[in-house]
Amino acid sequence: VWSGLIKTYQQYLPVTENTPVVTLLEGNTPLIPVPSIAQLIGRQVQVFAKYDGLNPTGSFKDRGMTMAISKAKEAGARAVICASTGNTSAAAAAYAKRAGMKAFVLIPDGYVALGKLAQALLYGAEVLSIQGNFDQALKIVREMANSYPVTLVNSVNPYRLEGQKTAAFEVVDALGDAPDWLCIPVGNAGNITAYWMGFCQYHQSGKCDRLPKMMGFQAAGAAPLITGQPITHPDTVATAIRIGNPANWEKAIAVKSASKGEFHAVTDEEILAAYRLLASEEGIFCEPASAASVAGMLKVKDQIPTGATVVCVLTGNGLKDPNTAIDNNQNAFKPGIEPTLEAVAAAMGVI
Ligand SMILES: Cc1ncc(COP(=O)(O)O)c(/C=C/C(=O)C(=O)O)c1O
Repeated sequence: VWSGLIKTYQQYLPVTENTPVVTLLEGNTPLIPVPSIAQLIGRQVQVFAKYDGLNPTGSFKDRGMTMAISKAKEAGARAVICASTGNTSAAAAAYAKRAGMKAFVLIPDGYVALGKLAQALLYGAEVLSIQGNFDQALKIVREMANSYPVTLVNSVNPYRLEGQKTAAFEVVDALGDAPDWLCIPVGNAGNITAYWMGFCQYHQSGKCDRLPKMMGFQAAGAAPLITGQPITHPDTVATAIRIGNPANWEKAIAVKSASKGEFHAVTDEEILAAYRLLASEEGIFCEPASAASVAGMLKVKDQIPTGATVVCVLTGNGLKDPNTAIDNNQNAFKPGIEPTLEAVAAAMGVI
């Protein structure tokens, strides 16, 4: 029976028998083969989606929060704080409240997907929406944590990365080795850093023979790792990665060089095309930012070695952002049909 990440991987985590385990049985998410997408590449390339949208609060952030909140509780914290584009705040709120702590979350006015806002509110966080973007919110909460009795749980908190590296363990446990390529969306660059940590630790422990090439993808309107400069006004439909100045910038660069990986930008159109493809061809509904991993893989597909195994990380559940799903896919919707067999049959067209 699955007992959550800390209990499952404790030998690889900075925990002791004195660490209280705050868990929602996160992790153990499916590595789903995506054959229709693999066919777009051909050359016997195998593609799998690591569908982390099936975590308890619907994103990979739960992996980091089970560790960050458990360690905060061990340290006697009474309150946590984070800046968020939405998923961090949802996960921080859920785990903090489960641990009996207060949760303060700072989010950018008007750019947080509906589902994430619903979560933060219902989980009982103090939701503070600022007239600014994620980068400004992160700057404030980092200063706040230095001068107030609140523990910062953004990915500058090392326990977040320790928790998130478990996804790499699960990929190796499922495949029997590391993949040739790991394709991942990049915003604040905590997750790409964490995956690399996990692959390296498993490799050192003899659990895998190879290390993947780490392929990070940013939205073209929010791609500081590609332009080389912070973006003052990042903008993309993928609001989860609408980040202009990643806190883990140096770490991400180190991962790129150590893994002989690459960073590429993908346009909103490419992201939305991959977003639709995953749902309509493979039955996997992820949120827009997550689809950047597939959009990016397809953009550079000619570079994928013949016969390679590729894993694309789908970081969040599509239900998080119903507005984007509906706004961009009206064509499938036939409203106002008369409630008769004939009218419905006519609307169905050719079966
Ligand atoms: C669905 C989804 N996909 C990808 C990312 C990028 O991961 P990082 O590169 O580790 O930042 C995020 C990040 C979200 C936040 O940063 C937040 O919630 O504040 C996300 O929610």
